[in-house]
Amino acid sequence: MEVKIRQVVNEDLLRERQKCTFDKEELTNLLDGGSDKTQSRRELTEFFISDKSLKDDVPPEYLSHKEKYEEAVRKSCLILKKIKDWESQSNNGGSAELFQSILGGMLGSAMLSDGVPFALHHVMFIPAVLGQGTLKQQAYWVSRAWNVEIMCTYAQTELGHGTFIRGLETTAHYDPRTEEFILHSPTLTSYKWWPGGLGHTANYALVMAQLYTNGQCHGIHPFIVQLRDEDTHMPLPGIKIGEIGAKLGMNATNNGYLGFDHVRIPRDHMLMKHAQVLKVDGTYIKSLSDKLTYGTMIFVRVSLIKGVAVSNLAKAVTIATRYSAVRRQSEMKPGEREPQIIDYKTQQHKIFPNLATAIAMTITSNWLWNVYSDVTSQLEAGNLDSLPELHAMSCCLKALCTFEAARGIEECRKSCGGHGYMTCSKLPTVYGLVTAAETYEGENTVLYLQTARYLMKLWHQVKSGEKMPYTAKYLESGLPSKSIPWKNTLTNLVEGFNHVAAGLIQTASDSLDRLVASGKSPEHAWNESSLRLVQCAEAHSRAFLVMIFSDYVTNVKVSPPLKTILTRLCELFAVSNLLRNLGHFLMYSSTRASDVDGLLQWQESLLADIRPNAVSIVDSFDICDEILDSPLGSYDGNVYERLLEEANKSPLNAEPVNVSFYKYLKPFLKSNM
Ligand SMILES: Cc1cc2nc3c(=O)[nH]c(=O)nc-3n(C[C@H](O)[C@H](O)[C@H](O)COP(=O)(O)OP(=O)(O)OC[C@H]3O[C@@H](n4cnc5c(N)ncnc54)[C@H](O)[C@@H]3O)c2cc1C
Repeated sequence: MEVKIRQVVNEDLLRERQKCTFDKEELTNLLDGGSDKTQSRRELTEFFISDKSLKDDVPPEYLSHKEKYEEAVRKSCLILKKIKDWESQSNNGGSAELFQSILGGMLGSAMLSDGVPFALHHVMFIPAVLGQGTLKQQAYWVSRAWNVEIMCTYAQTELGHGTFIRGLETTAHYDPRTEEFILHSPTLTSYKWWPGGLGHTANYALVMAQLYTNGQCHGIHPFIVQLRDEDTHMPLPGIKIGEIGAKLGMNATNNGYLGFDHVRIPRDHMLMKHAQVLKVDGTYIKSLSDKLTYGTMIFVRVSLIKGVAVSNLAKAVTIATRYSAVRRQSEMKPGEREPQIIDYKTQQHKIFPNLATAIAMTITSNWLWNVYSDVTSQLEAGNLDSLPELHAMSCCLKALCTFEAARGIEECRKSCGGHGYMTCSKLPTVYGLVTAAETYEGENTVLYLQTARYLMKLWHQVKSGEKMPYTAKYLESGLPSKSIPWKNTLTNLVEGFNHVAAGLIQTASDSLDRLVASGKSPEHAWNESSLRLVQCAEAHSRAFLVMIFSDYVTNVKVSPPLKTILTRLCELFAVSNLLRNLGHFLMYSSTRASDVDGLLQWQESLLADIRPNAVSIVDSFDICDEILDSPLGSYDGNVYERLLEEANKSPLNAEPVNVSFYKYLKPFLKSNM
């Protein structure tokens, strides 16, 4: 059946937009960081999405694995070329942020919905060389990479080890006679496994390997290794390379495997900004601090909170909110018109807290980005004081934001009923992109445990009267008194989250002390206490999100209607988080069982407050149809026409009778079994 998409906007969506009480453009500008940023984002988006050659003739889900990759390479080349064109236009300077926003953000995932095979080149390789290479190495490698004369990836994880970096087995032995390193994979488990673009795309890799000089191992160091001939792209001698195969999502990223058979590389291919190997005799000069290499890891975590967690959750919430305004189902009261599903309280509870989370995470990621920039300048000046705090925050916030985004997207998918399960809704693809980030760049549990180690140290310091850093100031106020009555206010919520975090930190610390006192080694006590340690790190990051969001809505200079909306969203974010973690609040904050009904009523009234503006809030995310690319979430709300149009793109619908009928079904049906 042929479908015609109506040019008119769905009546229910129109009515929703008429109810808006605030200036949508004001919220868009605020989320972008200023009207100039909104304008340049829109110009950049238009520049890319208006290009017909970047559109899909056939939806990617109907392509084979090989075709998906080939199409992704075609488009990636076009995109990089267009980025250069954009840079060369007047007033459009080139920057790492530009590549980040296009390749790692919403725009990139609109053009390449199942991952970008070139992403690691810009997102990992260039930052790593800038962070760990000497000036001479930076000048050579970054300029070659920036001009895309070479295509690079970042190869750290191995078949046998991901989290435990010290356990990596690839070796790099220095040979002073030839002034070369010899890269080797001594075991099957030492094969590199996972790096994006490694399979068939990159011709160079930054390889993390155990450095040996004069028979002594000095631990993991970075080496630039050529993998393929620059002209023929054939793997070089001694390089065993391929793709790892199909995955839950991100099937165009060309994740690969790599083994070395005594591959020789020049001495100056080891990045030597921090540690060095001297030419003549292979003397090893240690880095002044191990922490100096943290910069790249932190940069990537900070950028993926915004580029992956926030942007994909915002997409999912936009789809679910618009669809819920258009969709009518069941009867609230017999005989009445079927209501819009957005009027069901349970539906509001599935979607609106995620709407608030998307905004909380945007504000937090902006804060983290600013701190990252400050700390990087301090590092350049040799000051490492703020690094532990930034490292701890980047770990737990990356873990919490990717977790919350994946959980929220799955909730949004379910809120769209059966249609949310359609690939064309884009909710499954968006989920695939985000849940991957729960594992890569530091597996989330492991990251929480890193933050917990920092928190245990702070807990000991605060007990001996030391001042706390900004993100843990709350530890100075101690634990709450249960005799203080709970009040339903934002200030009280912020305090409550701090009390829960402090209580869980204390419980984890007490558990460690108790186990060590009972004769356990500190390491085993750590493992025994690790459920509590993860909980305290998660609570610390949740408390931080609530505090940052609350500070923001208190101080931000916006019109009164927008201020009201932001305040309600902040309250909903905090209250819904509280109710999901109620046990901890009853244990560690001044909340009592008798307060719970009041909290539930507060949540119900916040959902009602947000309801009239829900569609307008997601409109303010300003995600155009081309980027959203979902029949359920389009701006005009013509959901059913678009769904049928998408169904007609299935290759099975290209012919009225499929060949399998003649080959199998007809003989089977006629066989009189
Ligand atoms: C989509 C995707 C893309 C990737 N891209 C790259 C890339 O470009 N380059 C690259 O080098 N790597 C890449 N990786 C690999 C990624 O970095 C690792 O998968 C990740 O670091 C986790 O390591 P692992 O797979 O070895 O898991 P493991 O470390 O084996 O974890 C398995 C389980 O063990 C638990 N665990 C492990 N250690 C501890 C501990 N100390 N305490 C408590 N629990 C523990 C974890 O919590 C987890 O539940 C990618 C992975 C994915 C999924």
